[in-house]
Amino acid sequence: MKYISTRGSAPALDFEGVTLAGLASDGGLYVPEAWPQFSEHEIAAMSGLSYVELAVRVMTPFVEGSLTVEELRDLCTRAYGRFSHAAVTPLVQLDQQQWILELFHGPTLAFKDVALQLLGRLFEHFLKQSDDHLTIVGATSGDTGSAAIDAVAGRERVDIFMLHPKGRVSDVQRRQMTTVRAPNVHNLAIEGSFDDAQAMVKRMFNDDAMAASRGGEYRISAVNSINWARLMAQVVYYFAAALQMGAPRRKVAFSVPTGNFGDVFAGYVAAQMGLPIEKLIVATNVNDILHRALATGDYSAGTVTPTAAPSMDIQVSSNFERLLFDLGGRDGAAMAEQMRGFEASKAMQLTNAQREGAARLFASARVDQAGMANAMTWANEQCGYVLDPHTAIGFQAAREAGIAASTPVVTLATAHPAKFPDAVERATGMRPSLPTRVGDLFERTEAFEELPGEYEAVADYVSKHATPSS
Ligand SMILES: Cc1ncc(COP(=O)(O)O)c(C=O)c1O
Ligand SMILES: N[C@@H](CCOP(=O)(O)O)C(=O)O
Repeated sequence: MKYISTRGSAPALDFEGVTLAGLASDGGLYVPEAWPQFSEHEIAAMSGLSYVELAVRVMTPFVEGSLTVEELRDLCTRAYGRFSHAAVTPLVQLDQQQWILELFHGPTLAFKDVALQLLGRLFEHFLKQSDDHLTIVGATSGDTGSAAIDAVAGRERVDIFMLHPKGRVSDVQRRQMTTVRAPNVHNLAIEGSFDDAQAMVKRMFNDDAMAASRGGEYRISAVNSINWARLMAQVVYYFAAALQMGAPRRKVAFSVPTGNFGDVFAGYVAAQMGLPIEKLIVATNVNDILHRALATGDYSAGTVTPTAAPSMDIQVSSNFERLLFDLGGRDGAAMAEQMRGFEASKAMQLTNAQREGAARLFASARVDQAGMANAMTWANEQCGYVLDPHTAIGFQAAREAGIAASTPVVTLATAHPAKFPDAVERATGMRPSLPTRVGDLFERTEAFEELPGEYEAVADYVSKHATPSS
């Protein structure tokens, strides 16, 4: 399997290459040269497989040439062995039509663990072969940070520098990052928003003084969903849920609380591979750039408004570029031009082909604070089920989407409610407690560095603490 950049001028790489590179050297994102396809018969044959065996079946075409099936199986067995539920991503039924796909049974209680437990092991596997050192630079609005730190803390050949927007993540989220004490973990609290942090991360990949790929000292890589391996691992749970709901004979709709467009893009990939998906509902909070883009074609970033669903407080959604590239006929030069325009003005219009292509599979909704609270209250009172604020946004969008009653709608539950106890208590009157495996979080000591929201300060910190590439 070869991967190409959405901006057309970076070299094509194999799976190992894109995993270690993170972002393409032309500033684009890597996508497979062609989508692997499964026939209806092949999808039917996946029914009843364990999560690990399903993961191996779905991901094998993407890793061909870089991992053997046995190596992939071993990595998946170890990654998903750390989940507290035997099904890894269990489904829960809330009413006749509405289902919840619980993605929060990993070590840090958010869907990020599904991909990052695997990615940490992929880094280790590939670095052992090349005997090199990796400098991971990531941005987090709360969940990627803790999941990535858990996945790489204490591992040899890797340093991780995780930027979070100071004061804009929940206390649980912050402590899950800052109480991990390992010499290779560096937490940086940055003035500004997640978008500011993400922009600094992307800039470092193109910094001649930093990135080894451009003559600098450090082999920089990504744990954010700009890294293809993140998305690949997330495709698996769409198959897992749809198979349980009767795929390939029956279509399923998914509602996805969305920020950086990674999780829902994994659903798009599943559909391209042959999984029968009725609709992908893109659910945003009031930071609604994706809803506006899908509803009107206007992709223009405003300022970020802090909300009770902080992980979705994002206005520049990295993975949207992957969708626009695919829908726009995979024209790298045209995509590079479109993104140059967006980077200069923070606004762009989707082309007709991009709008029409998106409308075939995607619907979207913007859910405000009242809608979110309403969903949390309804689920608690009617079903005795506690939703976290992000999942509540997805669930509210699912209920409003007008999907035919005969089609099941699965909302992705992206985080455990105990990560956001204040918001849950406000909506439901009950305060969810942390699962015992993270129970002493508030007794642990925190350590993090506070930096201004300036690229130079971050680059200086990284260059003083990272290990150069060999
Ligand atoms: C709990 C939670 N829900 C939803 C999202 C949005 O997912 P994505 O950025 O893949 O669209 C995030 C962050 O990414 C998150 O942490
Ligand atoms: N919501 C994320 C933001 C980063 O998104 P990613 O999926 O690209 O890593 C977070 O919680 O950090």
